[in-house]
Amino acid sequence: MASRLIGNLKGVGQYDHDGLLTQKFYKKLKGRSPIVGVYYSIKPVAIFIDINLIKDFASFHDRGIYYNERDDPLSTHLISLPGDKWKQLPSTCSPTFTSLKMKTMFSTMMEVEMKRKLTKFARVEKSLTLKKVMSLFTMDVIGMGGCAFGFETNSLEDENNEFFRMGISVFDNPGYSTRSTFVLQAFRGYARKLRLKLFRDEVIKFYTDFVRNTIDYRLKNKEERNDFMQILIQLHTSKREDKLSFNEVVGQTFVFHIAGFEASASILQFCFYELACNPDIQNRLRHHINQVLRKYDGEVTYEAIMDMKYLDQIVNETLRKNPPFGMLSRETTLNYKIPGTDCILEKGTSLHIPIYAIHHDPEFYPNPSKFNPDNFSEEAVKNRHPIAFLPFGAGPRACIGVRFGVMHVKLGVIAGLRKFKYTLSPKTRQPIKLQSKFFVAQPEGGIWLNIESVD
Ligand code: HEM
Repeated sequence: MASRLIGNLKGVGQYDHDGLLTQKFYKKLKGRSPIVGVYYSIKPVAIFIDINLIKDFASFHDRGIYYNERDDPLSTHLISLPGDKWKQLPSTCSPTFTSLKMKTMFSTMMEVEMKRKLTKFARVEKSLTLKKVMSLFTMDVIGMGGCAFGFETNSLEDENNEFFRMGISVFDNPGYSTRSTFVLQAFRGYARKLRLKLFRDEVIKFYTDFVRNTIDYRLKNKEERNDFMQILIQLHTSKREDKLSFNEVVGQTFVFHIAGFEASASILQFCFYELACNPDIQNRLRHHINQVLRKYDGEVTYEAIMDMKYLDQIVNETLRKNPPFGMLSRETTLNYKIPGTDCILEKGTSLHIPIYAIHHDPEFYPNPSKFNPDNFSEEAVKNRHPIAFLPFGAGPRACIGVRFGVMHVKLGVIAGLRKFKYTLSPKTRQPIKLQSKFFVAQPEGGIWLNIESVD
């Protein structure tokens, strides 16, 4: 039953993660209706139940996310931008993730740093909360020279550096709860008129200053680097009519920084949790990693990581069982007739794809609450509906950083597992409950593991 004020958002931001909310509708309606209509406040939203509709969903370009370029440049990023502005960006950003570039990015350097940090935990504290260590690690990889911004954050060494502090605060101390963000989205026009910002002033100032200083420095010193920042500077200083405004450069810088570390840190902590709960799988994976690395003289290279098939299965199964995002959002840009019905979704209708629910549907994954890497054997993948695995979205607006993100996570697993063994600490609350106030999946109370060195 929908409430007049918050529609069907009861529980969101209070008890339920958005993935679990959409799962409730999915479970109720599966097999009975291709979609379900719910209310977010007074705004109608359609949740797709029939997985076959998702291929059409690829043609709905916009997400209908709130942004306010004038007052909050951080909100004006690739994820929120609609239509033509969006079309200009992905192809220009993609050179950041070529295979050649990734080969140079994944050095043993990061692995060594991570090992040093974990050794301290294994020797002194004997247990650790994973989220922080993984966030420090992923922050360093995304900032690394030649990758996105061309600076080294050294977060693993210095947890107080400003990039780490600001980046993490976006998630730990968001401007709005999940539920308020949904309501803001429902009333975008009014919110813009009221000049509401999505992010806190301190965070906006930090990223705006960083971009201004970087652009000024590079232009003044005629310094050109082979990184994502350089691509944005070129788009900003070009003579093209559709060149990026300064605020749009700030928005893209922000989203690459944020998207690059929080989702990866979430996957890593769930991966180590699953490995701690399944010691046989943990041992098998460690053995596999060491066996492959022996072929590459112990060097953690791009090619060595690509050769680790069992690691690939483990990462995919982690993404299946614990997707960082519980659902995808789109908005119809034209009237859309639902195939096989008389139902028309009017232009401007919000749509959600329930990723979490699909990943936990026994039709696609038998015994879905079991961590089972065999779900990603070649055979199992071949026999499954191709759209039943959506951690990076689908269609033209799927994640632009997917290859980088996956490599990033694999590097973290290798660094964390080669020389260390994990068991579950009693401090981890069981069963895992996802925090309701965050979009990116985070377990309540964090995940605590005991760590010891292995020879
Ligand atoms: C490793 C973990 C990651 C996960 C699970 C993830 C997941 C997602 C998902 C679910 C979407 C929405 C896709 C859709 O609506 O169909 C998305 C979009 C996006 N992601 Fe990621 N992502 C990850 C890493 C990254 C990284 C490392 C970057 C960049 C450095 C990145 C940049 C983006 C951008 C810019 C978009 C918007 C694309 C567009 O609208 O055209 N992501 N991501």
